[in-house]
Amino acid sequence: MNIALIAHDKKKKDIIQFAKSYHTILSKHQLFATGTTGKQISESSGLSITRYQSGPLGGDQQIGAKIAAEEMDMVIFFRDPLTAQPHEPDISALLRLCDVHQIPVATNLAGADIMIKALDHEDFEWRTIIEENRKQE
Ligand SMILES: O=C(CO)COP(=O)(O)O
Repeated sequence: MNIALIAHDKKKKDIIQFAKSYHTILSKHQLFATGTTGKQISESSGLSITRYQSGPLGGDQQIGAKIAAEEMDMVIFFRDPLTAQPHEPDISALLRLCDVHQIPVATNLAGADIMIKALDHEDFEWRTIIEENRKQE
């Protein structure tokens, strides 16, 4: 599966801890990240990650493009809800595309924890369900 990992600055510690804790599961998948998040995760966990631009420079949009092309299966995006971001429209657009394309998205540690465990248990039938619905349309 293709998984995007993104975190705002005040949530970087959380995502690094998350990536280290679930290293074994994450290492079985293709990982993508916005610039600084990807750099910090790979440096601290050794995970191999395809990095895009930093969020404020277009990284959220690059990940959004992967979602639009049906090339992303899961998004883990630890948002900072207490700090205004200069690229707020890009963040909203990314989350909107997750909804448009039925991509599971976790915006905090608690949700990500549940999602990654579901992934490990191969509880992800949603792709098949979406495909079947598309065929019927
Ligand atoms: O701003 C971000 C997401 O909106 C994250 O960008 P960085 O990973 O480059 O810090």
